[in-house]
Amino acid sequence: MGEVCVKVALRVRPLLPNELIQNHKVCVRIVPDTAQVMVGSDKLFSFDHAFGPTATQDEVYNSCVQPLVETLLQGDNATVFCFGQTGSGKTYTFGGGNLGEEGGIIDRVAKNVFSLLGEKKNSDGVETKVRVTYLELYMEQLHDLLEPHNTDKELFISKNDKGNTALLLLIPRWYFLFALDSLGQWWWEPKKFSVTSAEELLSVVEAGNVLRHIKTTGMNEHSSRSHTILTLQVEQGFPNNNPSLKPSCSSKLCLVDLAGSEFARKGNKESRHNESAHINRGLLALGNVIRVLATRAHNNCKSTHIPYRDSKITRLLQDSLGGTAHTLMVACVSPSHHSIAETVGVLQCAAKARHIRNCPTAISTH
Ligand SMILES: Nc1ncnc2c1ncn2[C@@H]1O[C@H](COP(=O)(O)OP(=O)(O)OP(=O)(O)O)[C@@H](O)[C@H]1O
Repeated sequence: MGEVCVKVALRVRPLLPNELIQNHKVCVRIVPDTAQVMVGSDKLFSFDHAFGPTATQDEVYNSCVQPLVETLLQGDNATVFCFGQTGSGKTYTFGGGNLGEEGGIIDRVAKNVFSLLGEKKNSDGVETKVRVTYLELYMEQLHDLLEPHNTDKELFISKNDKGNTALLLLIPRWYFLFALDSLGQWWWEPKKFSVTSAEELLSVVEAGNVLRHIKTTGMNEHSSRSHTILTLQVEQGFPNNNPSLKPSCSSKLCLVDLAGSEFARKGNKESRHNESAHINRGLLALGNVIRVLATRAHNNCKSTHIPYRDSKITRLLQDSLGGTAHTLMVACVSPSHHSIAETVGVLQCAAKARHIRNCPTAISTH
């Protein structure tokens, strides 16, 4: 397959009850029947999809996430990541742990993956295995959300022999300095759970969410103070009565809920300021990577240095931005005029991301 551009969906959340009470004005509007958004009366941004405050979780899922699930089951890697200011609706959009009407992307992916795999098994006899890992990046430290007792372990990021980003877990922490050269066998991968149904997958996610760093800030009562990466690894074994098919393939879907960018606000505790500084630094590095990749695509120049190494989140997203995955960025914004500066920043970054070209290859097929 040739190059594909990163797709960007914009989602504008409704004004929240406290914003209505405080009489916030709406300054972000979707231009009807288009994927364009107006900020104030003079700034216009175009995306692949645009969802206004009345859009349902179903609409968001069906138009832009479901095609990626189909891609995953065809053997390619895919990523969905939510990006935006704190309190803009990223976690609402992602959901996780609720199969009802309000369930978000994670819930719908879980249902969709298992229903499609069930159909493949019934019609073509495909044998499947789904494994899940769930990681958190908090204050530049990676934590395994499925391994509660991992406090003395250090996760670090490296490439595997196929050129993919691999995550390696090292025990104990002090081996870290020596392990790469002399104790290479002393590492473990993040904990992988095998799951056989949507319900089982969602209960693993819920258990991981309990360990996630969520705090109250001036902007959001339940603010995610960390980035999370939920990865579904799907292995498919095809019956050998069709010689045109490879005997097996393995592909992964990464669902990344980024912590929100935030201006320093009065009233936040000092610990919240430290977290914000880390979050903003990572997101700044992400913005830089997006800008450099977009410029590189625009100039058709392959040799530019991409600053992936400036933070862990950009290293984790390396396969998804300028790499080998099919990628969807869901940019979430508030409609309020109080957030206009942050909203314009998010929209500018999201508009640039649409120029990034990835080169999907079914690299993990053996
Ligand atoms: N589309 C929506 N419809 C209704 N309510 C929404 C929508 N999007 C967000 N909300 C509400 O807005 C509030 C903030 O949303 P959410 O926690 O998802 O923001 P966030 O971007 O994840 O913030 P943070 O980065 O601080 O974690 C929540 O109360 C959520 O229920």
